[in-house]
Amino acid sequence: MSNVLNKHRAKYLEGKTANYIPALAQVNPSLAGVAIATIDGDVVGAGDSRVPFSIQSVSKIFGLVMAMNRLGDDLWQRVHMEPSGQAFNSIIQLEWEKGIPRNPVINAGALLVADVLVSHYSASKLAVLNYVRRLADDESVFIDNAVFESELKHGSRNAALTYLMKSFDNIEASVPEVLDHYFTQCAITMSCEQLAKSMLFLANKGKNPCTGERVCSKKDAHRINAILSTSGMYDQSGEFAFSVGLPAKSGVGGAIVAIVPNYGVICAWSPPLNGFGNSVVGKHIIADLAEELGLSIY
Ligand SMILES: NC(=O)CC[C@H](N)C(=O)O
Repeated sequence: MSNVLNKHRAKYLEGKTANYIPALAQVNPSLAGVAIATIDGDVVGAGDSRVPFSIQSVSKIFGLVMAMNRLGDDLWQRVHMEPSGQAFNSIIQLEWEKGIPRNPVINAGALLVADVLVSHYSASKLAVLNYVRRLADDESVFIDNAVFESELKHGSRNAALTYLMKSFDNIEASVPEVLDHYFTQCAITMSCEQLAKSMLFLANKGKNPCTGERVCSKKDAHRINAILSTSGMYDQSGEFAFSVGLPAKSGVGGAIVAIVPNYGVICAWSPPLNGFGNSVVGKHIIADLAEELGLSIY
């Protein structure tokens, strides 16, 4: 794994850290890590695989599982499961489609999911943090308050998306409450090793392989992996399926998590992003590992 990391590490110079969230622009761009967790309990890492970073949109998966478990199939009346063909924070489609987001992993969809959580949990922020800590089996997972504040201050676009959905009666709670939950969830801070481990249930038909606990149904694990395959890398999801062939989710903190069904999870991290908002180095690392190990699901 270190050889793959070292081969691509210098390519961070080709990307740019997410400067629309000022706190993320301050992260050292040359950091890079990778970890693989397998369903039989091994976790191996290379590079900065234990350095915590802001997981950003990777958190949309945790929120989604919680909302699916709470709302069941009714969730899919309020958010769909098609690729958007637009940038992750695009607003243009949302009005044409009457306030129903294309899928739960673009910002509009994740804000809708945040509304479900705010409306169904008395302390939704604490609930999501505890949920992630349990999945990672690690109490050291935390919320980075500086990232939260930074995003709240520069969150006009996410506010606009939420108000637009509210105008179509697709948001139940107050918009500030939804944003507060969403930005908190995005500011969850974890390392590659913790993140890979916490997503193992998706590689194991919905069951946490370390504890045997059922995190979601087998059907819902299938559905989440399907959404990640078609939309998890935003408007680069087609190319990612074409060249890598794994369900995956990226975040603007520079993480990419790829699910390898019945095997494990790969998490790569390097902050500089390409024009789609996906980590440049992370994508190269996952592509090489998937090829070397023959992991494509297609
Ligand atoms: N792709 C991402 O990681 C986006 C999440 C980020 N918090 C935002 O709302 O813009």
